[in-house]
Amino acid sequence: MGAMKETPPFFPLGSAINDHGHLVIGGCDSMDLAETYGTPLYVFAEEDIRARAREFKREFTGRLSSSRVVYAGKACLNRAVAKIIAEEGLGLDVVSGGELEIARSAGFPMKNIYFHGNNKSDAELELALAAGVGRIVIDNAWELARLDGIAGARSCRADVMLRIKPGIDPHTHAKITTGNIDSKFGFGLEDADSAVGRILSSNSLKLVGFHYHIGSQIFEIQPFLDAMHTALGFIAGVRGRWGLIVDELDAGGGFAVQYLSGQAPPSVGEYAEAIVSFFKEECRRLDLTSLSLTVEPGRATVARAAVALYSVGVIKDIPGIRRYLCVDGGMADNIRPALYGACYEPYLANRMTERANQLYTVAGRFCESGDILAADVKLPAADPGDTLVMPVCGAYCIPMASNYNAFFRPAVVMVKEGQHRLIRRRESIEDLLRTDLG
Ligand SMILES: Cc1ncc(COP(=O)(O)O)c(C=O)c1O
Ligand SMILES: N[C@@H](CCCC[NH3+])C(=O)O
Repeated sequence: MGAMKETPPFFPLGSAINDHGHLVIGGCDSMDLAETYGTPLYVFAEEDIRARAREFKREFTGRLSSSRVVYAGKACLNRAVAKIIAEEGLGLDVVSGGELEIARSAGFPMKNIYFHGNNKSDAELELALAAGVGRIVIDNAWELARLDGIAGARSCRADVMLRIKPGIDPHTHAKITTGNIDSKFGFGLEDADSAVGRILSSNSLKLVGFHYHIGSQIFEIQPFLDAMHTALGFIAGVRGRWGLIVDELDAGGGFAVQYLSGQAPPSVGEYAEAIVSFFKEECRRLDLTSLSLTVEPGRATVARAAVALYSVGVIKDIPGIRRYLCVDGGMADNIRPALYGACYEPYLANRMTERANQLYTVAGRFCESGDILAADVKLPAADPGDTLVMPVCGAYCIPMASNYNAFFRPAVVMVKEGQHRLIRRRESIEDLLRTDLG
């Protein structure tokens, strides 16, 4: 076999193009994977997840040894991913009892779990306490009162953090902005201050820190610093008002990734350099030098690690207006274009070296006009039976997937060094009928 050609940088690490013009991921020919497992198929490269996890750890702990990297599992959580994250020594942010149980069944150390959520049920709070999660991140006063009661009844003492709203606009999509004052997530600063008093009077809760998360896919560094400035000022205020010095600031996630040619988000190292230097400087200024820093990258840990493979079916030309290329997946496995107007750059996985000179709108097979995966994109002249590949599909695709129109959620495989294994089987009609009681 001749030398492999390179793929664009937003394909999983180690991807290449072989002599047949096929995309190769983790040493596996994507055409063989599509044939073996069928399409739609999500293909994760283990090497990429590990490399990103290590990069985050190196860039943050290398600059501040007490910092922690906690992977936000909402981006993509299954037992295979949870095991990799545990092996790489990252913590895990879970947002439901379901995510907690997936992590637990993968043997994830419970003490490294941060339990988030803006409307946790009593059962979830019970579960978090019983499982012994490391941190419960309290979102609101009602939850605080309930957790206090539940922990009191169990005679345990839980390490908790309070989620605050720094009131910062991170200049990202409105639907993924979370630190603004009218966000449903977290306490306003005044309410957070009252909550501190409430926790200090509790025998069942120990306040170990504060948390904020300002949004996702944030290209600018300044909003991260502005939020940190507000949060550290608040933490210094808490020390003044309550005499309490907390251990930890959890600054959330939100680091942007490259989805398209021409996009250039900061590297993990650039984010880390700016954030850690600012953190150290501010902690010195405010005399908070014992404070540790936590970050919670979700998307940036796994987005690049996976591609979605689809089979091309109908190609529908509306002369002079639009040519649809319809694939066998769509909004039910990737809601992001429909929900956020997210843009992707598809390729033909079986014809990676051919010139992309034809304009298409890639449509899914779901019964919605808005089921468009990518509008007005260039591909080689395509035929039914070709395989379309969407890069950067490792985050917020499979976890947000549905059974709309009673289609089956796709299969997911993990590839590594020429080996492949199914980590989630394709659903079947039995799966759909199992919960339908007639
Ligand atoms: C509390 C919290 N932490 C971390 C994340 C991860 O965000 P991202 O995937 O943008 O890194 C989220 C999701 O937006 C979140 O809500
Ligand atoms: N689901 C969003 C990210 C938001 C994460 C949760 N707060 C996306 O796909 O961009």
